[in-house]
Formats: sequence, structure tokens, C-alpha cells
Amino acid sequence: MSNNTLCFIGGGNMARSLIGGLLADGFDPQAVRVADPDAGKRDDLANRFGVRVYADNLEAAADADTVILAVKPQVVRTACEQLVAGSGDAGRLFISIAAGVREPDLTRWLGGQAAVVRTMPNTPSLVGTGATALYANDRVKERQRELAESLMRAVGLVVWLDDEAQMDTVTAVSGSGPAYFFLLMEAIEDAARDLGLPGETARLLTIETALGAAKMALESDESPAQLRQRVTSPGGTTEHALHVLEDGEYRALMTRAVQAAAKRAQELGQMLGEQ
Ligand SMILES: NC(=O)C1=CN([C@@H]2O[C@H](COP(=O)(O)OP(=O)(O)OC[C@H]3O[C@@H](n4cnc5c(N)ncnc54)[C@H](OP(=O)(O)O)[C@@H]3O)[C@@H](O)[C@H]2O)C=CC1
Ligand SMILES: O=C(O)[C@@H]1CCC=N1
Repeated sequence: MSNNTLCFIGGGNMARSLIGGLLADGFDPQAVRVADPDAGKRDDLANRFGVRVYADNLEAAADADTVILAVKPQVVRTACEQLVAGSGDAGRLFISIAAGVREPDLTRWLGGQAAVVRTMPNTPSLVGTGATALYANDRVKERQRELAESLMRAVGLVVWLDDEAQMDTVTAVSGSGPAYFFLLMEAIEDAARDLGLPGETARLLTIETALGAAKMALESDESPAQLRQRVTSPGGTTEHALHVLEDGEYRALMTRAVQAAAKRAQELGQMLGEQ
């Protein structure tokens, strides 16, 4: 990947994951600028990653080829309008990672002519196993499309969406998804401790099991349902555990959780677009 100058507006959790993943993939830290109002976060980013940090968004974005909007959805409009008022879109590429915020609104807030790629990454980007969906507006040139894709591919899987409406579902599945798996890990680890395993043993067995299951699901020709059945010996231990989960309507609960996240993404998009 060429070392274009990248500017992150917002240096919080997701920016951190992307920066860490990009640098681990060989991106030059000197080509990364980060603007954040919090001095503590700026110091931490500069010390940990060696990137350039700024309190002022315009200063950070001044000569950046690509600007990544990594603030909370509620702050995106202000950030866009401030950037455009300060330096125009200057033919640069804007990449938004904000949940819910829709491309037509981003384009409007950026003055109406900007090249915008709306994305939804996730925090495992930090360790190179992210999953990002991208959607480009029709002002994005082919080389900018390739640039956006190469940035996100450097930190994991990428998929392009033709239909922006699918982005809210993606947000609920892979954007928020790591949290569902972390919660499951927390619960299994707690149960293991309650049953008497030493803490570190409980932690390692839980995490390695999650990793093994994910790796098998990724690499196997069989579906997760088939792989589950291979663990489930008739009359055995897994069967008893799965009965408890099915009795507790685990699938329906997970469906409702994913639906709630997608609904929230839609609400955010609608609410912020109307302002
Ligand atoms: N966390 C995740 O897993 C994912 C998040 N996202 C999206 O990424 C975006 C950021 O989320 P996340 O990293 O979790 O949030 P964070 O709150 O951790 O990061 C946002 C950062 O932006 C700073 N900030 C606030 N106002 C401004 C401003 N005007 N200019 C520059 N920086 C500002 C915040 O400072 P302060 O805290 O002081 O306000 C904060 O440090 C959101 O839009 C979210 O939807 C997308 C995919 C996954
Ligand atoms: O919780 C959120 O709103 C963000 C978007 C996806 C993951 N975190």
C-alpha cells in the first residue's frame, strides 16, 4: 500500500484499532495524523504508535490525502462542516466509520461534491483480523476506491456493498459483533471459575476455544451447524448444555440483540440526517 497521508478525526477506540492494525501492516506512522480534543489520548497515541497528534482538526487534516471520520455519530456533522469551512474537500477522500450516518448526509455536510466512502470496521482490526464493509458514493474515483479498500484490507477482511441500506445490518453483525463474542467469553470464563478452575486456566481455555471454533468455522467446508453437531455426542455433555441454551431461547435472544443494534443504527441515521 502506498503511504498516503492519513488523518483521523477522533482518536478513540476504533481509530486506535485501525491505527494499530495499519502500523502492524507496515504503514508509516509519520504519515498518520490524529486529531482529538483529549490531551491524554493524544499523548497515549503518540507514545504508543509514534503518530502525529493534534488538538485542532483543521491543522491535522491540512495536507492529508485521506480523512477518516472517527468521531461519534453525533459529532460527525460538526466535524465535516468544520473541515469543509476550513479547507474545502480539496479533492481528498473522506472515509466515515460512524455507525448509522448515511452517505447522502455526509456528502451534504462536506459541501455536496466530496468523494465519500462510508465504512463499518470493527475493533479486531487492531490485530489484523477486522471485518469491514464499504460503500462508495459516485464521486469516488477508482484509485480512491482502491485506496479505501487497501487501507481496510491491511487490517482484515473487506466487502463492498452496492446497497447502502445494508450497512445498518452490517453494523449490527460485524461492527457490534465482537462485543457479543466477548460477552459470551466473559460468561463462560465466569462459569468455569465458579466451577472451580483457576482464573488463568479458565481464561486461556475459554479464549483458545473461541479462537479454535472461529478458525474451524472459517476453514471448514462444513457449516457451523454441522460443526456443532460434531461436538454433540448423543446423550453427552454438550447435548445437555445446548438444551439449556435452547430452553433459554438463546437463538431468539441473539436475533433480538442483532435486530436492536440494526434498529439503533437506523434511528441514528434518521435522527442525524434530519438535523
Ligand atoms: N468502537 C467500535 O467498535 C466501533 C466504532 N465505530 C464508529 O467509530 C466512531 C468512533 O467510535 P469509538 O472509537 O468507539 O468512540 P470514542 O468515543 O472512543 O472515540 C471518539 C473520539 O473522538 C473524540 N472527539 C470528540 N469530538 C471531537 C471533535 N470535534 N474532533 C475530533 N475528535 C473528537 C472523542 O473525544 P471525547 O471522548 O473527549 O469526546 C473521542 O476520543 C463512531 O462513529 C462509531 O460509530 C465503528 C465501528 C466499530
Ligand atoms: O456501539 C457502537 O455504536 C459502535 C458501532 C459499532 C460498534 N460500536
